Amino acid sequence: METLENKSSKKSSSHEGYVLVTGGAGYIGSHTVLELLICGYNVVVVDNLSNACEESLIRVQTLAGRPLKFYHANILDEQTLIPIFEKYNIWAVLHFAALKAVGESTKIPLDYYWNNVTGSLNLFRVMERFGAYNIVFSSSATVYGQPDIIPVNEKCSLGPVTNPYGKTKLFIEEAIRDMCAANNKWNAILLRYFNPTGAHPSGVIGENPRGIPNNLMPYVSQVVQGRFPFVKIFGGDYDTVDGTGVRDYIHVCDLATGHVAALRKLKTKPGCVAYNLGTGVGYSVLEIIKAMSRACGKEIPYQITKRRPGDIAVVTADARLANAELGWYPKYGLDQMCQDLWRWIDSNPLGYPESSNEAKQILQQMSA
Ligand SMILES: NC(=O)c1ccc[n+]([C@@H]2O[C@H](COP(=O)([O-])OP(=O)(O)OC[C@H]3O[C@@H](n4cnc5c(N)ncnc54)[C@H](O)[C@@H]3O)[C@@H](O)[C@H]2O)c1
Ligand SMILES: O=c1ccn([C@@H]2O[C@H](COP(=O)(O)OP(=O)(O)O[C@H]3O[C@H](CO)[C@@H](O)[C@H](O)[C@H]3O)[C@@H](O)[C@H]2O)c(=O)[nH]1
Repeated sequence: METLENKSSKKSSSHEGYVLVTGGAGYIGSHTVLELLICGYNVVVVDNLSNACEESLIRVQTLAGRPLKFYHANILDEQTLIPIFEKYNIWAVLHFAALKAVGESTKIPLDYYWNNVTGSLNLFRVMERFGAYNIVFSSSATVYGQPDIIPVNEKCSLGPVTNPYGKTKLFIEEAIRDMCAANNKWNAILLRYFNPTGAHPSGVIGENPRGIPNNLMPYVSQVVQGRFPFVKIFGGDYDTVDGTGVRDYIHVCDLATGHVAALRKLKTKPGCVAYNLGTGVGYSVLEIIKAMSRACGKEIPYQITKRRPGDIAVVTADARLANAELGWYPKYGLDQMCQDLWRWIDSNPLGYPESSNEAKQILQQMSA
């Protein structure tokens, strides 16, 4: 089989230096790495594969037709990060690596604080040591807590956040703001994602299912696949279009282009700036179920149950700042999000396969 190293001669980089992507084998990271490769960036991925597998990166390489570098490493381990910074001229870091399950974070908060906060601080210290002062951080709409204004904008007050996962996002944002205030060499873009969904239109990469999903779209997908009998709708008595909760769903490929736009912005040395990445359009749970049903051509059973503690009626983004300052506009609508999600799960019903020996060999070449 032709490896990507062989294919690499066909397309080359148009950018100096490397972008380090932590958590780049994961859902949003892998889509972003693909976009970076397509845009000509040189990419080094660090991922401990705690919630991902190598196969996503192998597929990303194939789709891009360009190689990436991969290190199976933990951001908590300074001694592993240092040689990577020594070897590559890293000018910016896209920092996705984190544990991300809200419910789980309430059960094992220490693991969440350790992995997400300590891991980030460790990474930032290594970045500082090597003069790599540009970072794009994967933040979340969760930092707004219960927003006072909808659609929520970046000037809205932050917190209070009620779960440990969300607090890690807020704490890391605060650490980055303090670092930038203390040293103007630092430039940071905090991207607050709203509700990421969908998959690459090829159906070749997507979100790898693990355990029982907490989030709506992965749960709906598993109902379509017959793993659960029906969708439990958490609350039918909100003050919304049909009584069910409304959120701002955004295609993962639009998030990916948002990161490339953020990298471009970093070149202008903006200091520390936060941007919402959302479409500004909200859809209810029932609208989501109907759209997914249209995409897969199947009825999706549901039952309305009681509200989930901590949920609010409506969360949508005011993303005009990202539109104006990053020149970023999402291009995918709800139907395309559902069609792409369905294409991915229909062609990969069990997610990514276990890595074959051949895949492991390709991976070894990636870190050579
Ligand atoms: N998916 C969402 O709904 C959502 C919403 C808002 C923000 N975010 C944030 O976006 C980022 C990416 O989310 P995702 O959905 O792609 O999650 P994901 O779990 O698919 O990706 C995270 C990746 O980080 C890796 N990782 C975790 N801890 C690590 C460590 N200590 N060292 C190295 N690698 C490590 C995991 O193996 C995984 O590949 C996360 O920071 C998440 O908190 C996600
Ligand atoms: O089985 C389910 C799951 C969800 N919902 C509803 O669907 C909507 C969306 O829920 P979910 O997919 O869990 O997203 P959010 O509650 O908006 O939270 C996600 O999106 C936020 C914004 O990015 C992040 O901060 C959170 O960490 C992440 O879990 C809400 O109205 C839920 O009540 C259901 O009715 N049934």
